[in-house]
Amino acid sequence: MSSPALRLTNLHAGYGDVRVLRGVDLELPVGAIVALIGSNGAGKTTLLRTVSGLLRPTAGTIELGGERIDTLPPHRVVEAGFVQSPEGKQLFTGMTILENLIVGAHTPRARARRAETLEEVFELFPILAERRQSPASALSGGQQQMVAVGRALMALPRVLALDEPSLGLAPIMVDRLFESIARIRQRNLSILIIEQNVFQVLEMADSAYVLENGQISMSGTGEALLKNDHLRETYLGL
Ligand SMILES: Nc1ncnc2c1ncn2[C@@H]1O[C@H](COP(=O)(O)OP(=O)(O)OP(=O)(O)O)[C@@H](O)[C@H]1O
Repeated sequence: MSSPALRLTNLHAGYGDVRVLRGVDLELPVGAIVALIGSNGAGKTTLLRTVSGLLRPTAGTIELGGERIDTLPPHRVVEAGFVQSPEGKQLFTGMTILENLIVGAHTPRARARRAETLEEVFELFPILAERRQSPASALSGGQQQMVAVGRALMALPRVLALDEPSLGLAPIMVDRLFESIARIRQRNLSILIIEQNVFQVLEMADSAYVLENGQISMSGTGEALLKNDHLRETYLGL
């Protein structure tokens, strides 16, 4: 059987004496969308920082396509194919859309395919092609989020990680963004998505994990989790 796109096994990480992740197991199959949900402070961003190589695990392993990446520095993790679109977008607002996208293609592998990938990003988000020479600061929040996702795609991810992409967006933009994410998936990428928009993300994702106090408390298909009483009460207020 082929290896999953991403596998975390008994992952522990934290900040100094503060233990945040305490034995996380998670599997992202190739071509799947997996959601990670959990309340503020549960450790979701810490998990992404650890996989990205910004934070060293204190125990456990991280495998990307079957290869260990848990000792690699951040730029090597990107080269290996784990690329994150960070929470809050973090665009260069004084630069144009085109310049922001090009920043994403910084590894040798991505640079070599830059023109083709740019066309693919423009196909996915036509508004970005139209406005390629506009400064990123002139865009709406939803369009800026498209630039952030596009920039991550420019790095040619095997696993694309999205940290709260719908944060601060109007509901109509959230719908459009989720449609785009579903389309990205058709390109055979694997996607790990952190979301506060629990209902919508569970409808889109193939499966989901719930992180509570640094541990996975539940996992399953979106459909199964949507029927779970604890999840409905805690995260959907039902
Ligand atoms: N640099 C840091 N130093 C010390 N503690 C930190 C640091 N960053 C985060 N923490 C702590 O780690 C815990 C998990 O934070 P994390 O940001 O991973 O949670 P989260 O689930 O992503 O929450 P949110 O939805 O608010 O982003 C919190 O208790 C937080 O206070």
